[in-house]
Amino acid sequence: MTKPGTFVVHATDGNARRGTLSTAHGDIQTPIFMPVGTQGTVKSLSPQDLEEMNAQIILGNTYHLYLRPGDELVARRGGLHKFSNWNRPILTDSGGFQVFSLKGIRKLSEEGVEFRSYIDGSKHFFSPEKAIEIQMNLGSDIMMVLDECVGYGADRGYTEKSLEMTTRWAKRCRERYPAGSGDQLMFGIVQGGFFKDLRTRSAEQLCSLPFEGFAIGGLSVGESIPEMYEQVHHTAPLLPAEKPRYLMGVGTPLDLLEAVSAGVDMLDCVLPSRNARNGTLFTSQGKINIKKAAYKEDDSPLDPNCNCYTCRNFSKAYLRHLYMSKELLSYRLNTYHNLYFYLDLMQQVRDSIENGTFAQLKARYEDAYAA
Ligand SMILES: NCc1cc(CSc2ccccc2)c2nc(N)[nH]c(=O)c2c1
Ligand SMILES: [Zn+2]
Repeated sequence: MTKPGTFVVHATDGNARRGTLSTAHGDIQTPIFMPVGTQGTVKSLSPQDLEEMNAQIILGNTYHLYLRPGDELVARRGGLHKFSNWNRPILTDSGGFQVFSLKGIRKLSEEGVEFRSYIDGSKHFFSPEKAIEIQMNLGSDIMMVLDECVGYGADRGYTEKSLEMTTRWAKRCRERYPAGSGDQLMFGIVQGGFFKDLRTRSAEQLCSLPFEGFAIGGLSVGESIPEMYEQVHHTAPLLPAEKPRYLMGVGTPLDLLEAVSAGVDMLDCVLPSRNARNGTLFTSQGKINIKKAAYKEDDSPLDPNCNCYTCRNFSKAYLRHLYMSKELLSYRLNTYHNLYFYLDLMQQVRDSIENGTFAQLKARYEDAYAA
């Protein structure tokens, strides 16, 4: 088995990279989309479903798993892989973002973040060290440092102070689990809001630390698409070319393609599974909403170019009926298709970088998804 943390770039096409990241639970082919499995499960799908659609890695959530069922309970069951019977790589977020994005009282200090549980209102505290200890208990292959994701519209002064603290927290996280002390990897997270010089400073400070990879945080927080793209194109090239680059919480199919064109290797987003819940489905011809009356007697598959279980076995008419009837199967079949679409898109991206046709692939989807 290749040493966990090894990242090899096999081919490039412009700034897009085709790579392989080795982890203790197997290799990850990049660029890659990572389904979000907040509570140790990608909602409505089984590990078998995910393996069938070639999901190489899934995301878990420190905040949620710490509160329920508890990271120590999971550790006593052999860690999150054994507990959830997912034997491929897992990446976990540090929990800071969830504390800030979920409602409820929380207090931020140099020491860490105090918050109340969304389950029973009990008080809790995450220091950078605690956030890493939880991820060590979960046994995730890639741990994220504790960071502050400042909200959209934060002023320069606040953003500057926040990124300095995020860097100090990153150092504490790395010291809690030093590089090479085990098979778990650790990624730093670049912040700096929408100030290019602060993004540059955050990247410089973090990249001097021995992380196995680097994430771009603090985007997709309410800004316009052009603003997000501008910060991605500014920040990605600042990160070490020989390490994986992860853009957190982004985005639509076009966002994935734009980020890859900027040199990003890894992405995650709740969109495919969240949209499945409201009937918004991604297809090779653009987005469709299955609840539209037009599909009431449409016997055609969701996407004639999709080879997934949903598209091979059910008509739009039936999928619309399930959605209108609020059947559980609706959520499952819609999620299956949306995630399959995202994963298949990234397989096409990997192939296109290998044969130098990434720009053409990107243009094709931009036409299909134009407004
Ligand atoms: N708005 C995008 C976003 C999303 C996430 C969550 S990504 C995620 C979610 C669930 C499981 C694993 C990773 C973030 N996480 C951190 N730590 N910092 C950010 O700036 C940030 C920004
Ligand atoms: Zn499909």
